[in-house]
Amino acid sequence: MKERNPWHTPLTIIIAVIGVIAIVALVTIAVLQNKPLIPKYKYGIVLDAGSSHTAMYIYEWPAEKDNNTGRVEQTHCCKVSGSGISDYASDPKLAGESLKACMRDAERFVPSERHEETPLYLGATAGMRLLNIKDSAASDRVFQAVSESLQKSPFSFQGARILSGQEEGAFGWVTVNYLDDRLEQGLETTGALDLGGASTQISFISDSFDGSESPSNYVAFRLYGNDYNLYTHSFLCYGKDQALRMALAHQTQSGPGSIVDPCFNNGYSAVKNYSVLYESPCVSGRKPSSAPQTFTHTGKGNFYECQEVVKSIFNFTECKYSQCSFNGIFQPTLQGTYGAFSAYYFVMKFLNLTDTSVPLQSVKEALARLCATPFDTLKKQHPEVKLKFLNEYCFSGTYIFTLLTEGYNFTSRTFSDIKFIKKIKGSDAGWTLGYMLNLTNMIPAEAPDTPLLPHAGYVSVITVIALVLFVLFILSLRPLWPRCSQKPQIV
Ligand SMILES: Nc1nc2c(ncn2[C@@H]2O[C@H](COP(=O)(O)OP(=O)(O)OP(=O)(O)O)[C@@H](O)[C@H]2O)c(=O)[nH]1
Repeated sequence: MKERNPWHTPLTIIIAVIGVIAIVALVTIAVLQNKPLIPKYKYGIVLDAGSSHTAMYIYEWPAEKDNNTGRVEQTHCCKVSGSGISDYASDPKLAGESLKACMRDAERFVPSERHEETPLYLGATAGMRLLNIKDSAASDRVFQAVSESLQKSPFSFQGARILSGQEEGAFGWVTVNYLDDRLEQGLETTGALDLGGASTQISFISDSFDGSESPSNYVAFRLYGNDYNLYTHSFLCYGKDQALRMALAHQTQSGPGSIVDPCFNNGYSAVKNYSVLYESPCVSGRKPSSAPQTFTHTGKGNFYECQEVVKSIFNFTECKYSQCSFNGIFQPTLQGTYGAFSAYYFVMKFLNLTDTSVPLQSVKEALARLCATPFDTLKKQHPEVKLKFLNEYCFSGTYIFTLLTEGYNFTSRTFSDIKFIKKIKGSDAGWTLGYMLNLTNMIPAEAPDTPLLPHAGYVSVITVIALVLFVLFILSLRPLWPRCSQKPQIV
C-alpha cells in the first residue's frame, strides 16, 4: 500500500500552480513593459565650414528619448578634402562639389529609413565672415552653391549660414560642458578656448561677470534648471593663420624684398606673393604703398624675438573697462578650468606640451628649443608631419603662448587650469554639437523628471515584492494545509 503525500491535495496543487503562473506573468510583464526598446537612433548632421577646411559631424541619440533626456554622441566625422568654402569665392560651384564625398559618407552612416527626417545644418565661421566683409556678393554666391549641393542630399537640409563669433564661442562652451555632463548635473562649468584658422574664442563663467560692464560679451543660458551668465568673445583675425598674416604684415610694412623671420626655423625659405599676403581684410589696410611682387621669407628661429613680433599684433594698452584682455576688449577675471581645443590642441600636442602641470618657464624653454632647431633637423625628426604644419610650429607655439599669457592673462598659477583636448568621450570639442543641441531643442531649460528607480532596480523590486506576496499568500492558506500529525491515509 502506498502512503499518500499530504501536499498532494487538489487544492494545494491548484494554488501552487496559480501562484507560479502569477509570479512568472508578473515578472515577465515587468521586464517587457519597462525594458528599453531595441536601440533605435535618430541622427543630426552638422557641417563646420571653417576658414581652413570643412568637416562633417554625424550625431546620434536614442530615438525614444529625443525629448531631452537621451545622450547625444558623435558617431562619425568626415574631413572634406581641399580648403575651406571661403577659398572658392572665384569658383563657388566647386565649394558645393567639395562637399559631395562627405555627404555620400553620411548616406552610408545614417540608416536609409532615417535619411528624410535627419536635419542637416551648415555653419560657416571666420573664413566666411572675412569673405563677407571683403566681398559680400561672393559670399552669397558661395552659400548659394553649397545650399544647392546640400539640397540634393536625401537629408532634411535646414540651411547654411554664418555663425556670429558670439555663437561660435557660446556653442563651443555648451559642447564642452554637455559632453562632460556638467550641465545636466549642475556642476561647476569649464571654460572653452577655441583657436581656429581665422578667429579665436574665449568663453567662461566668472562670478564677477553679470553682463552689465560689457553686454556684447554676455550670453544668458538657462539649462536643466540652472542659469548661466556666460562671458564670450571671438577675436576675428586672431586665428592661427590670420595671426601669422598679421605678423608677416608687421615685418613687411616697408615693402622689403626679403625678411628674416624669428618665428620660422633657420633653414626655412620660401618666396611669397605680396598681393596674396595682403588680400585678407585682417591686413589689407596695411599693404605697403610700394613693394615688389614677391618677397623672400627666410627663418632665423629665435623664440624671444618671435615673441616680440607676435606681441606687435596685439594692442595691450587701450582699455576703457575695469579690465581687458587685448585690443580694448573687456574680460572678467579668469575663473575655473578651461578646455582648449582645435589648433591649441594640434600645436601643443606636436610640441609635447599638453601637460600643463609643467611650469610656464619650461614651456618657454621648450618653445625656445623648438624655434632654435634648424629646419632640416626638424624635418628629419618629424618625417611624418605635413610640411605646411611643420613650417609654422615655431610661430604657432609662440603665438599660443603669448595669446594665453599676455592676451588672456593666464599666469604660472592659472596655466595649469587649462587642459588641451581634442575629444571628450569620443566626440570632438568644437561648436558643432552645441549648435545642433540648440537647434533641435535637445537641452531643456528645466531639469527633466527622472524615474524613481533605474530599470534594473525597478525589475528587482517588482520580483522581490512578487515573491514576498506569494509566500504570504501560501502562509495565509495555512488553515487548509494538511496536518502532519494526521495519520497517513491508507489507500
Ligand atoms: N598642426 C596641425 N594643424 C592643423 C591640423 N588640422 C588643422 N590644423 C590647423 O589648425 C587651425 C585651426 O583649424 P580648425 O579648427 O579646423 O579651424 P577652422 O574651422 O578652419 O577656422 P575658423 O573658421 O577660424 O574657426 C588651422 O590653421 C588649420 O590649418 C593638424 O592636424 N595639425
